Amino acid sequence: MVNLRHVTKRFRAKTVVDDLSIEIQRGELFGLLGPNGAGKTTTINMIIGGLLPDAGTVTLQGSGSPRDADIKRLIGIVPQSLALYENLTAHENANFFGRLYGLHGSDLQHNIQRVFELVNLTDRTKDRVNTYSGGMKRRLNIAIALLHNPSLLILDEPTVGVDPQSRNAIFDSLRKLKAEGCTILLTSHYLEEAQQLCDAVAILDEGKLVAKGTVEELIAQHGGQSVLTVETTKGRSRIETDAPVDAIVRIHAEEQILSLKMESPNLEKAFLKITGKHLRD
Ligand SMILES: Nc1ncnc2c1ncn2[C@@H]1O[C@H](COP(=O)(O)OP(=O)(O)OP(=O)(O)O)[C@@H](O)[C@H]1O
Repeated sequence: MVNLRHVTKRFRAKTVVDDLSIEIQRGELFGLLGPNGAGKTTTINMIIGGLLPDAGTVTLQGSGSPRDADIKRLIGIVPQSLALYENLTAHENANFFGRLYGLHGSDLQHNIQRVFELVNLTDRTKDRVNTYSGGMKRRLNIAIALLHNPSLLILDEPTVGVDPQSRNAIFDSLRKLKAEGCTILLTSHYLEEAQQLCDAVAILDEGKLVAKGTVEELIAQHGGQSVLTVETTKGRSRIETDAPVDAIVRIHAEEQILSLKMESPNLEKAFLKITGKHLRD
């Protein structure tokens, strides 16, 4: 669905995206991960045709260019900054933006109803946006990006500044969309979220691709071992193992377990192993 081959972008002397090659399959939920300044937004801007690469190619739907009108119509974009009219109701916003997409009449009203249901805002459509929480505004922004029924949805840091309830609602919406066959690309610097949500990820650091693959592959290859912290009548111990259940059974046979904590291999650990630093560094 999306193909980047050896893409490089420079701003003056600074290389912000450096020889990046990634492929996003149709129907996949793909995470572009990395710390602030890694080049995620710049990459997205090249995928949607807002910026041209200095080198390399970006193609969508086979050989389509992001600058083609037919290709643009396939994409829904949820930018980091919210684009909403605060003094209008959610429904009025959807009407306005829907018309910008060329939708009218019953088609528009049908789509508005569908997207509000998808983001779980149906009961608040008559309220002005300035009465919404940050998380609800983000959900409304997602709804608006979906009005024209895009087959590729791109979201830039969709859960930044969002309350846990809206965050879960956003996750549910994205999972529903994926089940309907929509391809989804999101950027994030929350590895735990990406692990829960994404099929595959690419990790960028200072413009360079440092890892890519399915979440399972990256965790299996780089996520380390499970860490058990066990307290028994004989004392406390920390065990690193690939077979935590076997270890627990063994200890249980010999000693009385008073408390047990298990940390499984995860994307956070994989990132640390690959880059040598925590994501927020
Ligand atoms: N128009 C521009 N002109 C000059 N430098 C820019 C421009 N846009 C981005 N940059 C720089 O490019 C680098 C990558 O920025 P980008 O926004 O792509 O990163 P990011 O991974 O999306 O980070 P964030 O999560 O903070 O948005 C940063 O150092 C940024 O300052």
